[in-house]
Amino acid sequence: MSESSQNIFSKHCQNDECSNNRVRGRGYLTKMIQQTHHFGNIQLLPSNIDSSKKIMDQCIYNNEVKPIRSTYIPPEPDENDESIYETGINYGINFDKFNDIEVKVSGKNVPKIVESFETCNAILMENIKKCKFMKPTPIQKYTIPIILSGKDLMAAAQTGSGKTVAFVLPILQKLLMEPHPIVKDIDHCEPQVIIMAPTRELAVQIKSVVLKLSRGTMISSLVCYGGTLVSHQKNQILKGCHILVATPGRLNEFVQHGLISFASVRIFVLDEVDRMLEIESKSDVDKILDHSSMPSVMNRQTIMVSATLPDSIQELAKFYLNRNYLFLAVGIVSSASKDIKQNFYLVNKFKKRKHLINILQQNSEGTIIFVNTKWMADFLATYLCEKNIPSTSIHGDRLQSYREEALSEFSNRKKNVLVATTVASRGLDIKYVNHVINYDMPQEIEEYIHRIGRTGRLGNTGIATSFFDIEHDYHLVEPIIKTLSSASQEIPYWLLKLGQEAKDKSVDDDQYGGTDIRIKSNKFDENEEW
Ligand SMILES: Nc1ncnc2c1ncn2[C@@H]1O[C@H](COP(=O)(O)OP(=O)(O)OP(=O)(O)O)[C@@H](O)[C@H]1O
Repeated sequence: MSESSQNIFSKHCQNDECSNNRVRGRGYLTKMIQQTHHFGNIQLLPSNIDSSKKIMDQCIYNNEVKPIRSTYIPPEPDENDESIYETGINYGINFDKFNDIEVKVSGKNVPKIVESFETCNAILMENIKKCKFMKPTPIQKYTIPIILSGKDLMAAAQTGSGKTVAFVLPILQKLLMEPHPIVKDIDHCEPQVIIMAPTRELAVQIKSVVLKLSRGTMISSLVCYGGTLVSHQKNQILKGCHILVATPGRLNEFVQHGLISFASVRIFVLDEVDRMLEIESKSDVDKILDHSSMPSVMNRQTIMVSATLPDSIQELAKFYLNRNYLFLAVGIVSSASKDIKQNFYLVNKFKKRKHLINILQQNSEGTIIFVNTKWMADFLATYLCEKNIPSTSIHGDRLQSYREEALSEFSNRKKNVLVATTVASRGLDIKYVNHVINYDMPQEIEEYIHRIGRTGRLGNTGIATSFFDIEHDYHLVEPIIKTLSSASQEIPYWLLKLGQEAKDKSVDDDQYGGTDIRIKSNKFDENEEW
């Protein structure tokens, strides 16, 4: 018998009588190994069964259990207007306060901002109305003319402030104003716009925004991402498209197989740029931007956006941009929205579960709980189900079909709670997220800002609760205090006290970004206009 871990998982799940039969974890897998005496293609000797957990870790470490090739074919998007336009968040009571946010732009020849969508193409205007967008958010007022002018852009604005529309809308407008026919070839596709996103779910979401806004136009778009049947996506790709939204792994795979050429690329977008340029993913981005078919930086327009832009990332990012790029900062960069009420509790790891149940028993609807391991995501979701709190989980080890199902069950309010790892921290725009709980604090403050930004979006209010374990999270004391004060939040006394202690190890004030690095280091041309 030779089975992959995913198969063992799936088989077990089908027999699972647990109310939450989609939630699987290491505990279940261990049980399964004990029952089948197999793990992957390894037969376990009876004497080994008791130490199956250890063996399982060893197998994963040795990479003996190969992930199975996915056979998942994502469902085609529903073609009727109602379902296409029902996604997206309605703006909340503080939407108009967006206009009070300070905006800084630096660079040469900054185009004049737009105050309305009126300059958009008539079909785009119709789609904007269907989306119920009354006026542009501050970032959109700036990005629409900047992107239309053809300039490269590095932009930062708070979570939930409409960054996706801020780059998608002017890109569509541009493609409609200066149409180029799709290059169709029987063996490869030549997209004109590439939008890269770090996670599969975010790529799918961006594609749905492109679809909403481009409906009725001649612009075609596709999404390609891992965890799905390669041959299915290959067939779609070969039909050709103007806009391709992709995650780095699958895009590189297709490029290596000659299925995608960048020869026709006019615009290249890196969403969540700081995540994309982290050590783990930078080489994937480099492979794409250094590909022989990719037009040079002078011959393409490059756009980068995120809510967080540390200086170190700006330093890296500028090498991918035309040297006269514009830098746009809406509000304090790398800061949390003031619409999120941020609570911190000093909780050690042994008390977290009890504390969590106390909170969820008061109200669990629309709660995302972030944890740091896939195992914990499954474990907590199962545990909460056992406590009659309908929950599901999303993390990188779940089959893509289950990941999408989990997200859909949570968005459709079939499950109150989504327990998630970092795969859900960035970009996801889900209605009715009332509460984000950091059961485990993340390693970095930027990750914290993205996680809590799943609530309190577009002028709506939200709550973020974080369990601070002094043993693991001490390094975050100062950044947390800074984040709380920049969002005008109350700082608990114990945190201030810890902050006092940590002051000696204080870091450079601006490491979280917010200023154009060229200003700090005087790296603009001397004759540059401001
Ligand atoms: N002009 C507008 N008027 C009303 N709603 C808008 C407007 N622009 C965008 N939205 C809505 O705002 C919500 C948040 O947008 P989006 O997901 O692009 O935010 P974001 O800034 O990219 O957030 P994150 O940093 O978390 O990725 C979406 O539901 C989108 O439909």
